[in-house]
Amino acid sequence: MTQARATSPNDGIAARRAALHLIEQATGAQRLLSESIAAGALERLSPPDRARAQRLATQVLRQLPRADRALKPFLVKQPPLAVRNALRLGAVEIMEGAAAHGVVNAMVQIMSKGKRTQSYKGLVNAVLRKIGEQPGEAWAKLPAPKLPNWLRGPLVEAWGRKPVEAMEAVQAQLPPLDLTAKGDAAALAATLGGELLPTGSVRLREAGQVSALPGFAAGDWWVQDAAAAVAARVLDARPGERVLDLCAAPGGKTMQLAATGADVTALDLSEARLARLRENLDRTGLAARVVQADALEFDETGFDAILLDAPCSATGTIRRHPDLPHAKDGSEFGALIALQAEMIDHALGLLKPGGRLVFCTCSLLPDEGEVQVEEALARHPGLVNDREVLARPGIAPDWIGPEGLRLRPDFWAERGGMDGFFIACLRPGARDG
Ligand SMILES: C[S@@+](CC[C@H](N)C(=O)[O-])C[C@H]1O[C@@H](n2cnc3c(N)ncnc32)[C@H](O)[C@@H]1O
Repeated sequence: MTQARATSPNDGIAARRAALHLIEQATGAQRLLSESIAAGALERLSPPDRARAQRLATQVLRQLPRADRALKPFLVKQPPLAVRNALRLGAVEIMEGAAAHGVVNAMVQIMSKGKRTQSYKGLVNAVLRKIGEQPGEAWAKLPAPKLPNWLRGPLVEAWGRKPVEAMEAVQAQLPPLDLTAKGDAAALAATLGGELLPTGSVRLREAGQVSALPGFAAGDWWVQDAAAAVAARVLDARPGERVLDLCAAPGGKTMQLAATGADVTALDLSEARLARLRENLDRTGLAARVVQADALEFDETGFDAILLDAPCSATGTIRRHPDLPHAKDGSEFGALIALQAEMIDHALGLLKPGGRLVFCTCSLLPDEGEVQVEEALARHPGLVNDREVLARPGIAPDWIGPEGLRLRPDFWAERGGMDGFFIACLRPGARDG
């Protein structure tokens, strides 16, 4: 295999065991990694092991169909899920360059400690050794993992087969790290050796530990996907304007809005997520009024501008959260779509006359983007869909459709892609304002 990294036989047992737990929760109990981690799955690990466990689990879930393809020739019948996941983890590590003997020893040791798995340690040993004998290019030759049918079907219907294949190719890669600068983005790119993207974000291909990067502790920047950063730029808040960030936590967009000098109110339902927003504001030295409330019950009016980054399927973020297609099946999306429409209607009523609402979702499903705008325009006579404000620096004209700005993972593929997002700017007519 390519470039073996040094591992000692007992290296990484705790991290691998925790990674297997996360993978089992996602593939067997339909739990997102974030849910398992919030429930304490990594609590007993050291910080480096925690990071390693999360990285391993994420990479296995990203490459799961590829791992299954690589393993298939060596399995006469499928072993139980816990063993299958151990084989997947071992195969991904080996195929991506870890020293095979270290991985095999670790996985055999883990199998031998479990009642359900100890009788499979011989199988795991034999299969992973065979994986280790594969030529270096075998992994790269396996096709990019396909999205599951429940999601692939609607996406092919919306965007076509070729674009969906292009999205899958981007989703198979490790995503870059995108940063938003509090101040001068070009200077930040120069300091960190990153790429200044045309939309103003800074992209790092290999970042390592985020908190160790220059400027993190000083709050000079925050992590935010390039596509996610576009929505607040479209809102174009001005110093002194009263701006409401209606679904704000953990605060990436709140910080962008606060950095403009606007008078920002950041609202969210989740106290736990607001705690992260407060930490982010503290670190960056930016100011916003923080409100814990249900957006639908918040009745303060007279805002110049509102950003509604509504809760959604998050299907645009799969390259960063590859657990999603394994843990979800689309059954919750109907309720989210209904909530988004209610939130749009409520937000329009909080604007002052002449105000603007930017609605966005990190979804690839038109029902959570284009269709929401179409239906809002039908519900609110006089509502104007302002597409001119979408033509921002770095935005290709053909990304702007009749309903709004559509960003997709396959855009900028040669640069490392971007998250999927939909963004529109709505201006109420006299009856809504
Ligand atoms: C897409 S996330 C927001 C991300 C955030 N704008 C950022 O840039 O960091 C959606 C947020 O909506 C919040 N949320 C869900 N239902 C809500 C409700 N009824 N009222 C207010 N916030 C809600 C969630 O807690 C979550 O933080």
